[in-house]
Amino acid sequence: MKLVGQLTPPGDKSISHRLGLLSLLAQGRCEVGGFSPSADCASTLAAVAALGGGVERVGERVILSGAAGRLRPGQTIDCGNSGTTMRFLMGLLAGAGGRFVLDGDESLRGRPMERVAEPLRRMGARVECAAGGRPPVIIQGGGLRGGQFDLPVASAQLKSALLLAGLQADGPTTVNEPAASRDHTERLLAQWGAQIRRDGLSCTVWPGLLRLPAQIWTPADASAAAFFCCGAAILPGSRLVAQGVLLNENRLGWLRVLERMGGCVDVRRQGDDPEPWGDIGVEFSPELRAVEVGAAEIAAIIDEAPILALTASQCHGVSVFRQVGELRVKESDRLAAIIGQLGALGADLRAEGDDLIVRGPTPLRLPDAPLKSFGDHRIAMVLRVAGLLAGGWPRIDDEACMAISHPAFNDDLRRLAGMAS
Ligand SMILES: O=C(O)C1=C[C@@H](OP(=O)(O)O)[C@@H](O)[C@H](O)C1
Ligand SMILES: C=C(OP(=O)(O)O)C(=O)O
Repeated sequence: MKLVGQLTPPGDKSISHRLGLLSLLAQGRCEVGGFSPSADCASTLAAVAALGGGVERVGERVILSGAAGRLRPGQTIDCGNSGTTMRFLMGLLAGAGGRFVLDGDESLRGRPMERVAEPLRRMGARVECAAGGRPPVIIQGGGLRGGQFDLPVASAQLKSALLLAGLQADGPTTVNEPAASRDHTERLLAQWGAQIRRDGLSCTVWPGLLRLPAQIWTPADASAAAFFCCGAAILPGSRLVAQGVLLNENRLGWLRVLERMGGCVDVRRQGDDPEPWGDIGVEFSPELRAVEVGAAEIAAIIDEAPILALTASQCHGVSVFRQVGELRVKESDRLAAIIGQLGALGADLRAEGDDLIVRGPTPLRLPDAPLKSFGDHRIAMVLRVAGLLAGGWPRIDDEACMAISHPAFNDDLRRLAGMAS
C-alpha cells in the first residue's frame, strides 16, 4: 500500500485554539479563515461563547468578537477532551473577577493541572484542583501580581497560561522555559498589540488589552500533516504533497527528525502570514537510518512522537527518544499505548525509564485481535498508518476519537491509499 497525491490538512488546532481563547482578552472583531474543524477547537469555541465572547460560524469561517476581558462568571465550563482549552482558561480566568469551574471528559479528568495551578496561586489567584491535582478546577480570580517563573517542564500550555495571566497582572510577568516549546501565543500576542519581549527561552509580557485584526487565516495543521508525511516515507511507492501547512520551526521537529533518518523531503515556503506556511513533499525513503532524539527536542515533537516511533520501526538500527515522560500524561498514556499497540503489530519498542527505544527495521503484520486506541486520536491515527504498512485496514476499537483533531483523517487516508471509502 502507498500514499499518492495531495492533501490539505485541516486548519492548525494549536493556532485555532489561541485565536478563540485570546479573543476573550481582546477588543474588535475578526474573521477567521481555515479554523480547525476539530472537536477540541469546538470545545474552545463553546467555552469562549459561554464566557461572553462573540462566536459566529459562517460556512468555513468563524467570526470572533472580542470580550475585552469582561468574562461571565459563575459557571462550569466543559473543556471536553482538550488540555489546551483547560490550561489556557486557567491562566485567563485567574485574572478575571468571579468564580469559575473548569471540567472535562474522563481522559481530561486524569491529566495534571497542578503544574498550572501552583504558579497561578503564586500570582495571587485562588485555584483548587481535585484529588491528585486533576480537574475539575475551581478558580477565583482577580488581583494578580506579576513575577518570574521558571517552568519545570517545556510546555506551551503552561507557558501560555502564565502569559495570559500576566496580561491581567499588576506588572510584568517573565516565563523561562527549560527547552523551546511552540510559540504561537507569543507571536499572536505581539501581532495583537501586547507589550512583549522575547529573548531565547525567556518571555516577558506586560499587562494590557489585545486588539483583534479584521481578518486572519489559519495554515494547515503541521501535526496532522506529520501522520501522512511520515506514512509516505515508509510506505513503498508513496509520493505525497501536504499543502498550505504551518512551517513554524517549533512544530517541524518531526520533519527534522525524518530528514535526519534520511527521509526524502522537499519543503516549499509559500508565505509568512500569520506564520510561515507552505507545501511539504515526501517520497518513499528506502534507506532510513536510526536516530537519537535528544531531550531538548521532545517539546517540538510531542504530538508526533507516536508516528515518529512507527517511522523508527522501519529505520535500520536502534533509535532512541530521550526523556519522553510527558507522553504518559496526554489523552492516554501514549508511551504505553505505542509500545503495546505497535508491538501487537510486530514492532520492537520498549521504555527504559523515560526513554523510548525502537529497534528496526521490523516487518509489520495484521493482528488477530482488534487494536486499541484508548480513545486517543493520535494513537488511532498512528495505528491506521501502521495498518497500511501491515497491508490492510485492521479493526481499531475506537476510531471516532480521530475527530478530536482531524475528523476526515480516515477519508483522507483512504483516498491517498487509493481505497474505496
Ligand atoms: O500549546 C498547544 O497548543 C499544545 C501544546 C502541547 O502540550 P503541552 O504544552 O502540555 O506539552 C501539545 O501536546 C498539545 O497538543 C497542544
Ligand atoms: C495533547 C493534545 O492535545 P491537548 O493537550 O490539547 O488535549 C494533542 O492534540 O495531541
